[in-house]
This record gives sequence, structure tokens and C-alpha cells, in this order.
Amino acid sequence: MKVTKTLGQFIIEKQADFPYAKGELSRLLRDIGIAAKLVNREVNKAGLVDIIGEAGTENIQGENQKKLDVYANEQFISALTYGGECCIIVSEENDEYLHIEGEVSKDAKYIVAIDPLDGSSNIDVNVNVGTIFSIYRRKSTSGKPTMDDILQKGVEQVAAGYITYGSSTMLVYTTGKGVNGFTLDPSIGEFCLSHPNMRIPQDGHIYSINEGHYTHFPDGVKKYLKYCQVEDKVTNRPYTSRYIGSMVADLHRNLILGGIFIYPVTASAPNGKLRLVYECNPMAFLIEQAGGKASNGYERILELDVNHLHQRSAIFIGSENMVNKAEEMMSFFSPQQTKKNFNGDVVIQ
Ligand SMILES: O=P(O)(O)OC[C@H]1O[C@](O)(COP(=O)(O)O)[C@@H](O)[C@@H]1O
Ligand SMILES: [Mg+2]
Ligand SMILES: [Mg+2]
Repeated sequence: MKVTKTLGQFIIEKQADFPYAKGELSRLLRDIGIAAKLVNREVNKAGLVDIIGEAGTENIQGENQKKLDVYANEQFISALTYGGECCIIVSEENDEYLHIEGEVSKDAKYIVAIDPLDGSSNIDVNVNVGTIFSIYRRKSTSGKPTMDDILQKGVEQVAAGYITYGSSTMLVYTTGKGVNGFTLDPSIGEFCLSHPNMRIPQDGHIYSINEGHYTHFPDGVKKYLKYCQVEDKVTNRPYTSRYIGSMVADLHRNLILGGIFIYPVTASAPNGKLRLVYECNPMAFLIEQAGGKASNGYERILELDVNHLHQRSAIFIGSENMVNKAEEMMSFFSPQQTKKNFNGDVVIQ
């Protein structure tokens, strides 16, 4: 008989892996699971309730917030606030970080960065969306957490993961000891271990990139796309193009099947589109823990300096051999050349 292990049971079981474990991180992951269930409930009936469409407000990125962006943001902020383990929340939907004060969280040690609803452009059309979270432990031991606590490099993460709201709802996370996936069983309202010890294939045949921006791609990316699209029986090319437009959904597929996801610098996003703190770093930590690789085409994502909350970065992430090949193509062009191209300077071939 198959034994069902819930997320809560798994977290407690794994607690022993950590020297300073007093249950705080476990409770924090529990709180994230609670908010995920509330968001899942609204996502599942998005067409029936007044949760689709624009909220009429804009976030600091200049994006029109969707009602579900705002709802998801509220659910995660309140679950993390009431849970008492979180002292700082950084959210895509909040200009500034939130300092959680009050008796409940006076000894809170964790900083949580969150993309409450990823893939906002897909909400109203019933296509997979997600949530991304990244967890750090504060370094300073007393007083209000400092910017050094908040702007830590990706390598300092103690946990990271995502929730994908699709044909089923899954929570996938790492605490630096491998990656595990849990599927929400609506009949018992629990996330149950369904994908233990997830590993991304070292090689894959799927590339995910918004080719609509092709003309403004760096030459290294154009070169890599040509490589993906050339006929070659030995290396099983051409590869297949798959792009959902929700980072979580595209990466979840590639995590299981193998593949590469690329969001490079483009004319409209000269520093990349995706945000380092709550999109690139958590997904890079998770994919590396699953045996994959993540860079900005030149440097490891997790080693990038973090200078501000909503900083953007180019990202090449997925199966190790595919990211290596893409980096090889990028290496023909220096980062400066890559940057200069779409400022209208002469393309250097
Ligand atoms: O529409 P584009 O330019 O391809 O961008 C799609 C990317 O933007 C995002 O939607 C950005 O995330 P948000 O929806 O959280 O703002 C990613 O999920 C996705 O990979
Ligand atoms: Mg996002
Ligand atoms: Mg978002």
C-alpha cells in the first residue's frame, strides 16, 4: 500500500538535517504552504469569481497589477506575518521591503523574497501560473535587519522553491539537500510527496525563449538558437521549442524533461526582464540542487552581487550541457559587445 507523506511530515522528518534546527524554518515552509492553498483555491475558480482582470494599480516595475497578483501578495504577506518566523518580506508587488514587527515575530530570523504570482500575463487565459519564494537567514543578530541582511547573494539562500498552479498544483522546494515535489490532494487539502529527489536530465531537447524578441537578442543567443534549430541526427537536433510565458511552468517542465530556459537582455529589457532576488536566485538554487546550471550567460546567477530589491538579470537555466553550450556561444561575444548591440551600434559578427 502506497504511504502518503504530507509536506508537514516531510519537513519535520528533514529537520534533523540542520544543526540549528528549532523548527523555525519548518514553520515558515508550513506558512508558505498555507498561503499556496488559499491562492490555489482562487486560481482554480478564476473564471467564476471576480479575481481575473486588472487591479487598476501599478507595481514599481511599471506593470499593471492583476487582481490575482494583489490577492496572492496579500495571502503570502498575511501567512508569513501571522506565522511569526519572518522578519522581512521582499515582494515583486511592493516597492519597498516590509519589516514585520510585533510580539509574534520579535525573534524572527528569516527574510523571505517572493513573486506572489508568476506568469501574470497568463492568469486570464487559464494557463499555468505560479509563485516563487526565496528564504535567507538574517546575519545581524539584533535590532532591525539591515540592507546587508536583505540584499544577500543567492548562494546564501537557506531554502527556495515554487508553487505551480496547473492541471494539478505542486509545491517544489529545496533546503540545499536536494529537490522534492509535493502535489496538492484536494480531497485532504494536503501537499503530498509525489516527486522525491527530483533531478534535471543533464541533457535535453527543449529550448524555451520568447522568439518574438529575436531581432533584439544578443548575437550569442542568436547563435545558440541556430545551433538548436540545425538538423543533426547525432545530437538529436533540431530541438523542440516550448514557451508558456510563465517562468515557473516553463522551468517545471524542463526540470522533469530536461531543457533550457533563456530570458536574455533585449532591447526592451537591456538588463534582462526577470528579477534576481525573487525569480532568478530561487530558481537557480533549485535547479542547481537538481543537478542543473544557471548563469547570466557569463557568470553564475547565485554569485551575482545584489544591489537592489527589484534588480533584473539575464538568465540561462536548465540542463547543464545545454547551458554550457549556450555559454560557449555567448563567449564569442564579450558582455560589453552583447550590451552594445541593441543600442544601435554596428553589430560585431
Ligand atoms: O512575455 P514575456 O516577455 O515572454 O515574459 C514572460 C516572463 O515574464 C514573467 O511573466 C514575469 O513574471 P511576473 O508575471 O511575475 O511579472 C515570467 O513568468 C515569464 O517567464
Ligand atoms: Mg514572475
Ligand atoms: Mg509576479
